[in-house]
Amino acid sequence: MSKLEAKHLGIRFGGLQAVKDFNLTMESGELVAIIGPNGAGKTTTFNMLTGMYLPTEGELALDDISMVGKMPYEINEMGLSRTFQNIRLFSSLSVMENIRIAMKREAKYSFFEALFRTKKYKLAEKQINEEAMELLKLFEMEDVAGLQAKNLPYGEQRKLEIIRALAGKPKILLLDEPAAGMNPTEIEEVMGIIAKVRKMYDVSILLIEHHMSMVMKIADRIFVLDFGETIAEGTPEEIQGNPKVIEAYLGKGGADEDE
Ligand SMILES: Nc1ncnc2c1ncn2[C@@H]1O[C@H](COP(=O)(O)OP(=O)(O)OP(=O)(O)O)[C@@H](O)[C@H]1O
Repeated sequence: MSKLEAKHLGIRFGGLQAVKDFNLTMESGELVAIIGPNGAGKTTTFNMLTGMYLPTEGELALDDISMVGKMPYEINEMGLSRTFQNIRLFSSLSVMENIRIAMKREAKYSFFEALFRTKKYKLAEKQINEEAMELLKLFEMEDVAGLQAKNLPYGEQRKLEIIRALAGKPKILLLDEPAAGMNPTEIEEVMGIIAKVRKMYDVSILLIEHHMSMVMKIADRIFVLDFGETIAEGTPEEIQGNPKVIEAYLGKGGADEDE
């Protein structure tokens, strides 16, 4: 069981209040989506949650331990992993190596054990390989394990990003537009994978996504940001009919038409 909590979280860049009074409590196994028009503050919120930006207001805690002021690697060690809007793989390394690097943190052997290739080292390495392969199978990518990441089709690179974030066994997985630039078939596939990941691993997922059909199908709860403010929060059904949300997306006319 893990709990991510943001209370009155906010950040100001000079005169711009990019995120204001963001409040979230996420319990184990939940899938929560953050949506909103361009520039609404979604990625900035992710950046605060992962220690890339220092909030100027509010509190942030994982399992009641404050995350404010911690470095991104410390927050990662606490159990938060993320993917990025723009793919950030080690492009010249193989698919397998990309996953293994993310798993190394978990490796249970010392430098000297690795140097002398002890039995313990070999066993740990075998386990890492098996776990990496298991993840690749889940994503139906076992056939491309040896390919350089840069030679993967775009959709598979996005999938590899998710595998890499999962490889560190996070408590909370943050996905920043996992379906960006994908075709409808790939979007369906990623949706299925996210649902599977959630079932198979004890992980809560926080998702930024522009594809409404996907968000509406898989999210338990949705937060809608507009100009840094949370203008709505609720189940997909509640959000779909919310006039404020329709207005944020379509302008005042759109909201009126639907009222
Ligand atoms: N480092 C920064 N310095 C100054 N302003 C920033 C910085 N990072 C983000 N912003 C501003 O904060 C606001 C929110 O940006 P953010 O990228 O979080 O939006 P978003 O909702 O993720 O948008 P998109 O859907 O286009 O990715 C924008 O006005 C952006 O220009």
